[in-house]
Amino acid sequence: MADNNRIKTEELISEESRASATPMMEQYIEIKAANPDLLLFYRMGDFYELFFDDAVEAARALSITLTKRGQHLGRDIPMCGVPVHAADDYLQKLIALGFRVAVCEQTEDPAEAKKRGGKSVVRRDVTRLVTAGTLTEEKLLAPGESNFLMALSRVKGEGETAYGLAWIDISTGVFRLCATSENRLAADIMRVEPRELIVSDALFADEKLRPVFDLLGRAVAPQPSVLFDSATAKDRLSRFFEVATLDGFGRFSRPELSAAAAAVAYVEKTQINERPALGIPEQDGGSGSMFIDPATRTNLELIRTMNGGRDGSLLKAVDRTVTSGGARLLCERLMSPLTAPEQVHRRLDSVAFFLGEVSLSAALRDHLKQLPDMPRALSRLALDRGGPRDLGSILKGLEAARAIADILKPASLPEELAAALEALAALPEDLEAQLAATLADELPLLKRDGGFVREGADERLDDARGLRDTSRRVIAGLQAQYAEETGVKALKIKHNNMLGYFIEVTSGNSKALTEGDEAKAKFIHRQTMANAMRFTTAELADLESRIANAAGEALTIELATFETLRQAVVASAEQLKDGALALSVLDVSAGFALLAEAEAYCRPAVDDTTAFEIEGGRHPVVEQALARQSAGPFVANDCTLSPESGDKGRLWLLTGPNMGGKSTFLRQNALIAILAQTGAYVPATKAHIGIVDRLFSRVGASDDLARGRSTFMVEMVETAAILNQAGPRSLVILDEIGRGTATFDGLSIAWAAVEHLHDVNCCRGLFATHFHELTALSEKLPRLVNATMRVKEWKGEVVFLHEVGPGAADRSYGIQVARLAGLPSAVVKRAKNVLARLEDADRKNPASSLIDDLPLFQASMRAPEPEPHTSQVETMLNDLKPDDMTPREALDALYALKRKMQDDISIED
Ligand SMILES: Nc1ncnc2c1ncn2[C@@H]1O[C@H](COP(=O)(O)OP(=O)(O)OP(=O)(O)O)[C@@H](O)[C@H]1O
Repeated sequence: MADNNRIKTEELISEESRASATPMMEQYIEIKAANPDLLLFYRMGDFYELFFDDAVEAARALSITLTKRGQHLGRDIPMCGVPVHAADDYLQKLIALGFRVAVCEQTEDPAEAKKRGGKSVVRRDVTRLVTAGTLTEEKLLAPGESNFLMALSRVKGEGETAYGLAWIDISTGVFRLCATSENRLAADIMRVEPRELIVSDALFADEKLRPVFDLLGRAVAPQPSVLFDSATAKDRLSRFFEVATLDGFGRFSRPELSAAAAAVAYVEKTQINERPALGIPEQDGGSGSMFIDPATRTNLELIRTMNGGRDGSLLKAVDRTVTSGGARLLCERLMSPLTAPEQVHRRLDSVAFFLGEVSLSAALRDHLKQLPDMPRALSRLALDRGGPRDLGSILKGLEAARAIADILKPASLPEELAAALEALAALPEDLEAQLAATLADELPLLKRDGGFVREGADERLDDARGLRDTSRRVIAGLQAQYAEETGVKALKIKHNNMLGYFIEVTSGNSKALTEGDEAKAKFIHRQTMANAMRFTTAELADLESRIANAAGEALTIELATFETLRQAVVASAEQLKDGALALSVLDVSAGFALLAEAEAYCRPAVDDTTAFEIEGGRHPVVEQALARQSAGPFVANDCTLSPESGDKGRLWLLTGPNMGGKSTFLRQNALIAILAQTGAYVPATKAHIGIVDRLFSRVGASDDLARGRSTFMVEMVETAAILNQAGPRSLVILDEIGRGTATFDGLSIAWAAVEHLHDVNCCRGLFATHFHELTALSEKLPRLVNATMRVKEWKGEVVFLHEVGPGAADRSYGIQVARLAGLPSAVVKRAKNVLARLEDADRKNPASSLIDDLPLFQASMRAPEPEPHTSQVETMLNDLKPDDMTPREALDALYALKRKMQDDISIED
């Protein structure tokens, strides 16, 4: 179908299009007009069908066949469809690709529609919107990952413009908000990693914020500005939480309220009539967590590597949790390390407790392993999307929680764990008893067919089931009886959905049932098949209706029981959520203890100073990778950036060969700071860390061609952000600044950056470089310390020791590394030759001599003074002796001078 001839959504929903639509098309257009930006899954029998542009886009995205179905406005209607039973898989794919889907169901029985007249269309309505940030289905969610919908709002006051963020995970009920500023915006958003970010249309159009939105790509969903109206925000929230005032929740700023109300409005919009069990909004002090800008987060591979996978990330290396809730909490904590020492201590005390209680910890983890994902089950139940297994999950969770509380009760617990125990003790015992008494041992996924209420739980249900089962047994008996009576041994009683129960005999045997008065009176013919005939009897029909009635009654009772249990669970939502969070806290703390024990981590001393003292530090990811590959031990290294006096920390200038371990060392110190402030033990023998309020890193090279930035440009943008923002409490990690450009340009930039970090930012920092000339700076900058990765040369081979020591490297061993990497030997040989010549030339005319003296280096940056210069015209003029010339000679000389002038001008041009 030609693209330009297709009916686009705007045309489809126009007046003209509606006027010429068939009744069904009219219904479709109306629903599409209400959801123009979403793909419309339009239910038709056992399929969700997509039409027009939706069909074209979905067919391409899902690699399914695009067909046509009739015409509209004289043009073909493109169509594709997915079967209802497999819809989740397709939805998953579409959501992952950034689509949003409106699911439109038939809301009445087709028979009802028929009653209204031959041409009546079955009523349909959108029952939910499926968007990346509002998922609840187990299949569509990753178990150990949160699934946040975030709203961003901006309120322009008289003075400064203020921003607010609110984020909700409807699959767990978590609801948080924080105030933020333009500078922190990207960092605060990426700390949460929302799956979907909603912003007002106006904000979305603001070019200043474009780079922030670009970070999230298709996850940004612009919404009508009314959703963000701060004047009605309080009312909307009060209505949602059914409270008269929000005062009990805390004090929120206007932008926070506006974002929170928008998030709630969007949730209501996507869930249509169902109200999710959201927790009350909690302030999440953005300013109370370490500021880590998005580039640093990516560079340090905190929760995923540059390739997007979990393997190789910090999270993967330190995750010893055994529950989905624990994994989510760990991820959240790593993304937002704390900046208040007392809060860090609280968490560290929990880890210390489990380290000292090995058998208690093992018993706890055994119980935790059995724990289902309670918050997600709860959320599905609250949205009336849950099944019997979700009720079962709540029951199992309650049982595990009680067993865990019993283990913890006798112990003398630190503050955080004592609070967790309190939350477990507050879990509703009566709900547990009610669920245990009612639910069967084996539970079906869907409530639809019943079979989930245990025997003995409800007398009426047992009676109905008894009747149903007895009737089934009677039918089995009837088969034998009829076979006997008719003498047809092969007579069978079967069941199908069309006929219900029926008697079947082969055509050859049919006479026994059709001939003779008695037989004729008893066996009523129903159907003739190719090789068989089917009959029924009054007795069979009666039994069948008794079975149907009993089964119907049993199902009604079961569904009512389900609803009662569901209501009971939802009524206890708050306690259940608190209990689930408490279990996650236990899981994370016990996991950290296990990690510390297994990997020999130590408890860091964290305080309000600007100290940074690591003894025997290791890189958590590289260390485990080396161990897995049995590739020798990781070499531990110290790092001291503590100030000698005052607040200004030290800067290390790290030189060393390629492959020497510079990047590893830089990153490991940043990761140790993050782990410490997350409240975990750290891979070191000793660590003292004064709170790092902002962490910046510029490591590794990557380009961002999508945004039109070269590798060097990205490097400079990131460096600029660091030099503009780092303060005395910051930790800065810079790896090979300036390597992406010409040597002198790069060296100059690196030089100036070190000076700026030292004099202006005054932060603690590590600066790795191959510009060995920079080491001269330590003589001028008192807080700059030279350090180097040590290597040994042995029989012309370079041996990397991976040890950091004081001093400066004399060379980079780049050619040796290139040879190890398998560069052709001819190239290596030639490179050695070239290097020798370059070094020789440098000795004779050393570029570094410019740098030996700092003021000289600066002078070298100035343009050279112009040489005194005498032009040829001037020389000619000087040579002229007018007194000795005839008038003719004077005139010739004048012409000659003019000519010379002309020549000089054209040469200079
Ligand atoms: N402390 C260490 N102990 C053992 N092995 C290490 C250590 N540090 C680094 N390595 C190993 O050396 C490899 C190279 O380290 P790294 O990338 O940090 O070097 P580099 O000096 O930054 O190199 P380049 O200058 O080429 O970027 C790592 O992949 C790791 O396997």
